[in-house]
Amino acid sequence: MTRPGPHPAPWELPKEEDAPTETDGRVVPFPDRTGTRPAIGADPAQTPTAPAGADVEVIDPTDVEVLDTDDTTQPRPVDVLPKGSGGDWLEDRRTLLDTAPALVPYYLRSREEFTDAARFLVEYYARMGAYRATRSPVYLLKLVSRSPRGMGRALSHWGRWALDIEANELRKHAAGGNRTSEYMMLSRQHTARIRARLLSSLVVALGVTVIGAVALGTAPAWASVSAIVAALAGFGAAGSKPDAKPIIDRWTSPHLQRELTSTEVVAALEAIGVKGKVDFVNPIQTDGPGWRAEVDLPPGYLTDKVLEERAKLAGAMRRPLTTVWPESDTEAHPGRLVLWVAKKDPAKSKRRLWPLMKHGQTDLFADIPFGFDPRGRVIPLNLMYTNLLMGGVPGSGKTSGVMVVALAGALDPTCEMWVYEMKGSGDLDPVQPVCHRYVSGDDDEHCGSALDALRKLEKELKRRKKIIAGLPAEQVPKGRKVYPHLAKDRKLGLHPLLAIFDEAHTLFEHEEYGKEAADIAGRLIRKARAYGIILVVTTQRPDAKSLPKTVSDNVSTRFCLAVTGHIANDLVLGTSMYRNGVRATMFDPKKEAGTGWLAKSSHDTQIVRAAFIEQAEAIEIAKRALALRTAAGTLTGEAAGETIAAEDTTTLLDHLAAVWPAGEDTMHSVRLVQALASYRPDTYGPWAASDLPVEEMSREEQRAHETRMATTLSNALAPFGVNTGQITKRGDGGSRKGVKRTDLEAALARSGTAMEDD
Ligand SMILES: Nc1ncnc2c1ncn2[C@@H]1O[C@H](COP(=O)(O)OP(=O)(O)OP(=O)(O)O)[C@@H](O)[C@H]1O
Repeated sequence: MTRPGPHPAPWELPKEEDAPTETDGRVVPFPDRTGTRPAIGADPAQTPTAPAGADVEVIDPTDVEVLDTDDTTQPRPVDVLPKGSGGDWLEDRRTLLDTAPALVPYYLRSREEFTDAARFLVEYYARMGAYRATRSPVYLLKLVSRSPRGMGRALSHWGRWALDIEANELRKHAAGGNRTSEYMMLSRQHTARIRARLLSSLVVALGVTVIGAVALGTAPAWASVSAIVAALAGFGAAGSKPDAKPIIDRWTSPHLQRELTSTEVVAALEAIGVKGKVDFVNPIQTDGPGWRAEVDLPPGYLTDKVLEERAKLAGAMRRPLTTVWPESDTEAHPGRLVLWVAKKDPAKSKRRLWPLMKHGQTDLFADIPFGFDPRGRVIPLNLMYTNLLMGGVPGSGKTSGVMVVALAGALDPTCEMWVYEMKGSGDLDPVQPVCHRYVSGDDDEHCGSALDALRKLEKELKRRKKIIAGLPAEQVPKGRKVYPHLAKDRKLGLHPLLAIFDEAHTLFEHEEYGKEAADIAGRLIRKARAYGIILVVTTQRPDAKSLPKTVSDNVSTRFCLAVTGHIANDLVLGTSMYRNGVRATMFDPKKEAGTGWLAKSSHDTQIVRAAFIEQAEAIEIAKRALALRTAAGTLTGEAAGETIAAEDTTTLLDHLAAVWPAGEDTMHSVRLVQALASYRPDTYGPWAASDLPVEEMSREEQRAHETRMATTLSNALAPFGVNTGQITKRGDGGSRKGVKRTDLEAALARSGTAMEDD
């Protein structure tokens, strides 16, 4: 499992600060009071878990820090981190430091992160303040309604004090014990006390009444009313019962998840059948907007089991599926599980916008923003020197994934766009205005156009190869491929060419065109990426018939959305990926549309949700792309109003058949070359060309010229399996090299074209 590294790109970079490996969450020391770990491997039945679906009071996310404080029945210390293996003191410290938590909390490591957090806090308290303020009249009414009880309580307290009730017990005690002198002293004290207290109460009451009456008579009405309400509210506060409902509403959110604890992890693993002792590699930490638990599964279990049972795991944890993300850390070992659990359900959170939604352009030689990982970080993709295969069941989000790629290509004004949307839904129509070629449809004619495009791409590949092969070595410093400086040189025509075949199974399954299309696509996948031709193929039917093996075996970048089985999984992601735990069967296409495994190589895989761009937004982005291209003067093909002619796939055999005189069984080569030169002068004119006009040639020169023409034809026909030989034609030059009609017909039949009847 790999995590995104730094990628220079013109758009907003992914937040490195969130990188989980840097242990971005604060490690929370395990409880000192026991110095113990939770009951690892304990009977889950004895380990309490929070009630299902419990509403959780909203708390400030920045406060979420203290984790895993469960008591345990079978204590085992884990906050003692595992020692290095070799007993080398220095090496052990190095290893430890490599995985040490970052010194500075994640929200202080980036200015942007800090501003985000600060902005959030201001918004949060402003919002909460406004919420309370709008409800304050209700709170006041509730308080006032409790004031009679408060007044009663105050009176009762006053009465007990004024009448010295608390001394009654003492006096009773003294009377009961026949302690006469003590009783008399207490009685005197009691009488004096009552008199003093009643007198002071009278003075205070008189004072309050006079001041109150004067204030009410002189103060403005609002002040008088406020004072009365405040006094009533005060009595109301005094009159609240300890178990009464709180005056202030509690705002609850079902989307905020409770903290992850090791007890919960162990119990959930047990519930899906992972039985035995689970070892926590590190204490559970906060990691970006979630918690991260790293565990070694009990001996005999691989992480595959947990990945495959993700839904069950989420069920056992009583958490939404979209918050539970198990991954295997194969860099450690196949039994090391990294479980990341989101604090908020991403399915219910606001959509994360594609960084280029509002502004910016791309450079296909650098990264483009493709989507977001479960932690919400932007995941980049570099399209240059690669090709891309996307697969998934219908509705899993292929079109939205391919839209991101298409718009990223469109926003690079140097990129030539060929788009074949073969579902015929018009989903990619927004990019049509910038496309050199654009076809949308699934009929024969659309498949024919797509095949034609593949032929042209192969021709373009040959052209590019030839140009790059002819460049001096210093122009291609790291091997013969396209470099940005070559792409910029318009004369060379080596700019990026993005060719998208969406729902390509329509073409590959086509009875007439499918085989050739698959062959060419296979060759392009193998050879074209170094030359700036980026092929993108998507399919909703990743099976042997719909996805050519040459494509699935050789494609370099893969994005596999939800699929139903291991065969489809491995066809899209590559051989053995399913076995290695990279399983797109774990995704629910409905709840997690757009989410898939992105494999940049067999060792570089991660879960990504492609950025979702609505059609209206795509149209706006494409308008920006069109403006960029207009300014750069790079609009070509259909975007520039040109008509694209279909690739000529006829051969010399077809041309010979076209010029063959009716009724002739044989023809001299010289005659055929002359006929070809006048039929297609651009192609065959040079075959019949000579330095001198034929009339000015000597007899020998004429013969030599005719021999050259005949030899040229013989050489050109040889690859078709047509041999030329001596042909005698009376009255037409006698015996000379020529072609038999039957040989031509046989060759045409072999190539699948019949010669027209006389
Ligand atoms: N990245 C995403 N984020 C959020 N929702 C998405 C995403 N991708 C797709 N969806 C949702 O899933 C629906 C289906 O997506 P989409 O049309 O891209 O699937 P598809 O695989 O191309 O389907 P089909 O094979 O039928 O063409 C979309 O309408 C959208 O609501």
